[in-house]
Amino acid sequence: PLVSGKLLFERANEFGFAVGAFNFNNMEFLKAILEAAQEEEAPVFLQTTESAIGYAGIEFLAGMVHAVKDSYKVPFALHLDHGRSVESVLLAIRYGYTSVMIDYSDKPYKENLEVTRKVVSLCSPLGISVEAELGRLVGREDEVESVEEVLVDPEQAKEFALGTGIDALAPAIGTAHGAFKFKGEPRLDFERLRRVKERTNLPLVLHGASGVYYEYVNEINMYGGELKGARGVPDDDVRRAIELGINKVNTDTDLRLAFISTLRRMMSEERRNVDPRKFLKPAMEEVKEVVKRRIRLYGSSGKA
Ligand SMILES: O=C(COP(=O)(O)O)NO
Ligand SMILES: [Ca+2]
Ligand code: NA
Ligand SMILES: [Zn+2]
Repeated sequence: PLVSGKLLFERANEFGFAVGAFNFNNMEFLKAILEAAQEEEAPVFLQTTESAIGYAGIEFLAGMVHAVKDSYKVPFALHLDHGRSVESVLLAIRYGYTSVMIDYSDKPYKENLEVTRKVVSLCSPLGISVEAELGRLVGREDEVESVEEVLVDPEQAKEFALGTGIDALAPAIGTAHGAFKFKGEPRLDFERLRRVKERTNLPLVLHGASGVYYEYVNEINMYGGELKGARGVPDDDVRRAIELGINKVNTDTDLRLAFISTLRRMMSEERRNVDPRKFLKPAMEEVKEVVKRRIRLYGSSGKA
């Protein structure tokens, strides 16, 4: 059923596992995520960015989730990923989101603190969880191009948590969104993560965590794509981050790679087919498989 994100954050923090937070912007991805969660008996966050809302319309995205709120036995939250304004959060509240992120991490600290505090005052009385971010991921953050990386300051994180009353914090520890995450070797600042957890004891969120699996990258390149130098976060680093206190892992790129690799292969093999379902069905199946793989990696199988 559809539940508050608070429930998912608190249980994951208590038992030391992470809940998968999977991005969707259409019916195919949404269905694949929910079926994977059901089969793994795992809680999940279903999340949409503002650009997903711009693409499909919030009434479609929220409407689909509310339509199936009692159709799956696993608990799931509907989460606004990278909300950039109070207006965006208010729209999500109006459409029955049960969790929001207010991402003011590109603004001066004081502004981030004040706007986040405001969002908490709007959401907490409604039982809606609030996630905020400290530090900056390098590369694209949904629509925002942030070029210089700023890692989270653990001392500031403690003050920020106390000063805002947030339910969860996304500390920037070296990851980046998309398929090209690291120039050199992948490296997360685990010591910094450990200190943020120690000082806040909050549920923590890992952004830019996709593994960018070689089998999908290779297949995309074989069937007309050009993903040169793509690389993600190794599974062992995700496990280590969860051991150190990550309780929600955002996963968008891995679903896209699974979908697109299957779509490209099907399109080039079935050259007489014009029924989109012949291509979308296997692509959905591949998304479901990668969601199950990530749910198992996060330790959330059987935790519904
Ligand atoms: O952080 C993410 C997704 O990250 P990836 O691109 O690594 O899937 N969404 O908020
Ligand atoms: Ca940010
Ligand atoms: Na988020
Ligand atoms: Zn993110």
